[in-house]
Amino acid sequence: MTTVANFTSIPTLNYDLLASPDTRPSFIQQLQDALINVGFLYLEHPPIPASLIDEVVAYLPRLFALPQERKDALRMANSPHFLGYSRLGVERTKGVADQREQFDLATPLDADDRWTPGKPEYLRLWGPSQWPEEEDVPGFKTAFVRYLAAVENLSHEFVQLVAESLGLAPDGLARFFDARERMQHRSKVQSSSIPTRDEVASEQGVGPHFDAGFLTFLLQASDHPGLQVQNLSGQWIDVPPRPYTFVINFGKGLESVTQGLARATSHRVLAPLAGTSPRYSIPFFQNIAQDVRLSEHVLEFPPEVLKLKGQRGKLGQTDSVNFSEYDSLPSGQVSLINRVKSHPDVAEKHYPDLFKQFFPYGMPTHGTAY
Ligand SMILES: O=C(O)CCC(=O)C(=O)O
Ligand SMILES: [Fe+2]
Repeated sequence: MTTVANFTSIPTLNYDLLASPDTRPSFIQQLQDALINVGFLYLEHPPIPASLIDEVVAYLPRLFALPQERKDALRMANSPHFLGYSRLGVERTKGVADQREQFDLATPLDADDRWTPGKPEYLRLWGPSQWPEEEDVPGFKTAFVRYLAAVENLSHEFVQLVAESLGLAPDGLARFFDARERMQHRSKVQSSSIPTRDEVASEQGVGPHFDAGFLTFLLQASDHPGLQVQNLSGQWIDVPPRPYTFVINFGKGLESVTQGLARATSHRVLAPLAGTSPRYSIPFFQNIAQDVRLSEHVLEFPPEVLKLKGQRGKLGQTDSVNFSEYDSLPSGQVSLINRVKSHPDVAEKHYPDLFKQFFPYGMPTHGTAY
C-alpha cells in the first residue's frame, strides 16, 4: 500500500516485524514509503524497555518543579556546548519565542582531546552535559544516561534500515559517522506550558521548523496533543502521543544526502491551553560526524527507487526555514550556526565573533532572531 503524499495521518511501523525474515521485508517497504512520502512515522514496540520509559517520564514533573535558582544554576549560558537549562520563552524559532522550558542534555563524551585553540571552533560544540545535583533528583542522571544509550542503539540500527529501504547496502550511510565513542548525540527534556492567560506571549510551543540532522526520535511524554506535521499541500496534521511509541522523523541532512528521497517534513508544536498541565516531550537528535561536508558525498540510488520521488508530487509552501544553503560547510559548523541563531545569549558569551556575524546590531529583541 502506498501512502499518498497528502497524508492525513502518519504511518505506524511495528518494530516486531524486524524479528522474522518473513515480516522484515514488509517493515522495509513501509519505511521506504514513510521516508519518501511522509517524513514522519510512529515506531511501536521499540527496543527500549517500557520500564525505562516509565522511569524517565516519572522524573519529569520533579525535574521541572525544582526551585528556579537550582534550574538557573544549570543555565545554558554556562556552557560552550549549548548544553543546559533554558527558561520558558528563551529559545526562538522563526524569531518568535517558544513557550517551552528545557534541559539540553547529550550522550556522554570525553571532551578533553576535542578542541584546542587553533582547531575549528565547531569542535567545541560537543562536550559534557550539565546534570542536576544528584540530591535534587536522585537517580535521574543514571536513568537518563541509560535511556540515551538505548535510543542511541536504536538510532544506529535505524540508519542501516533507512539505507536498506532506499536501496543502499546496510552500511551505505556509515561514512557520515565517526566511531561510536567519538560521536555525541543531543537530547532535550522539555516542558511546554502557558502558566496564565496574562502571560501568553504566543501559542507557539515550538514554531514551524525542519530538524537539521539525520534522524530524530521523539518521545511524547504526556498525553497532550500539540505536535503537528505539514503535508504536501501545507495542511497541518495532528500527531497525537501514543504510549511507548516513538515518533521518528528525518532531518534536512538526510534529505540532502539522499537527493531528496528522504523527506524532511515541516512540523510544529502548539502550546497547551493556558492553565492546563504542562506538555512533556523528549526529542533525541542523532548527529553526524562534525567534519563531514554533505555536498561532497554523492550516493548512488537504484533508478527504481529514485523514480518514486517523482511520483509523490511537488511540495507546496511550508512555514519553515531552510537549511540547505549550508551543505558545503562541515556539518559541525552548520550545527554551530543553528545554535548561535537559536541561543544568541550563549553565543555572545562563548562565540563572540560568530555572534557579531549573525547579530551585527547586537542582541535581538523579540521577533528578529531568524
Ligand atoms: O516537542 C515535540 O513534540 C517536538 C519538538 C521538536 O520538534 C524539536 O525540538 O525539534
Ligand atoms: Fe523538530
